[in-house]
Amino acid sequence: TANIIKFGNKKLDLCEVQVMGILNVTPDSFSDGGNFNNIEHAITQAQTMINDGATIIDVGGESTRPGAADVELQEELDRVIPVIEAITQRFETVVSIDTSKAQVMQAAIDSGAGLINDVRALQNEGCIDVVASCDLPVCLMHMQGMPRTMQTAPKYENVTLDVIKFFKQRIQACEHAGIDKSRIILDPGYGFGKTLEQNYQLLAHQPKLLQLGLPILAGLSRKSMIGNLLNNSVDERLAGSLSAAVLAAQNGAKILRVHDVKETVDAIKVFNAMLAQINN
Ligand SMILES: Nc1nc2[nH]c(S[C@@H](C(=O)O)c3ccccc3)nc2c(=O)[nH]1
Repeated sequence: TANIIKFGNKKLDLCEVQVMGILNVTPDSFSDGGNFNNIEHAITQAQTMINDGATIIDVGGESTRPGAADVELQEELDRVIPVIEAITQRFETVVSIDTSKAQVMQAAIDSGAGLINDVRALQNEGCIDVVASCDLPVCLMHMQGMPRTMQTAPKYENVTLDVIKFFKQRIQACEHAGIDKSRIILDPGYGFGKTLEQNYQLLAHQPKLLQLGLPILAGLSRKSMIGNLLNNSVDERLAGSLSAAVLAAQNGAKILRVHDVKETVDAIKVFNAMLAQINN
């Protein structure tokens, strides 16, 4: 059955697994956001991922420099906004903004973004208001602690139940702010404050999240939960990432956030062929 979600002026049917391509505009991949060849590079990457079957492009400029917020904020804006504008002007695809800053969310919305993707689940100052004042869908991701400290000693009663409890709190906060539940997508946040075992517990029990009645987005691509098993580097994790993508789809994920779009689209086609026969 169809499950059509509006992403701004575009629609996607979440009864089919959608592949979200990762477009990194961080300093290591670009010298700085604004200048010409970075935009061209980003457009070329986006074009390739769209040709390969991505229906969402996730633009993230997470700041790598700890330090004064205004430097971080302006730096993030300078990196992501020109890229979002360039992509929304050229392509029909949904563009999501991967940020935890309210001002970056607002600027991205004004530049045509169709999805807000917040690894901090709208907990930062002003974020819930920005999302409440637009009609876009929002992905709420679970993270324990802060990126700099989250892997020190992750602690859970039961990671899956704790993540569900977190989602219930965030959904309630969103509804109180006037964000309708139908706009919310949930993401367990693989690798964000979880040990290797806790990541695989979460993947194994991911179907339990479905009891919340909302679509699941999963980001496992090239993460250390794969690398630590295979003891290999980021550019050798394709097979592990494809296995993880299919498992996440099997366990209920409807959006997969990946680096390797073409390969993941093919792997999901095999998954969909099996799924099509589940009742025969
Ligand atoms: N919704 C959603 N958004 C996300 N943004 C990211 S950034 C992460 C990465 O490995 O890509 C990362 C972490 C640390 C440094 C670089 C990149 N991961 C997710 C995810 O799992 N879900």
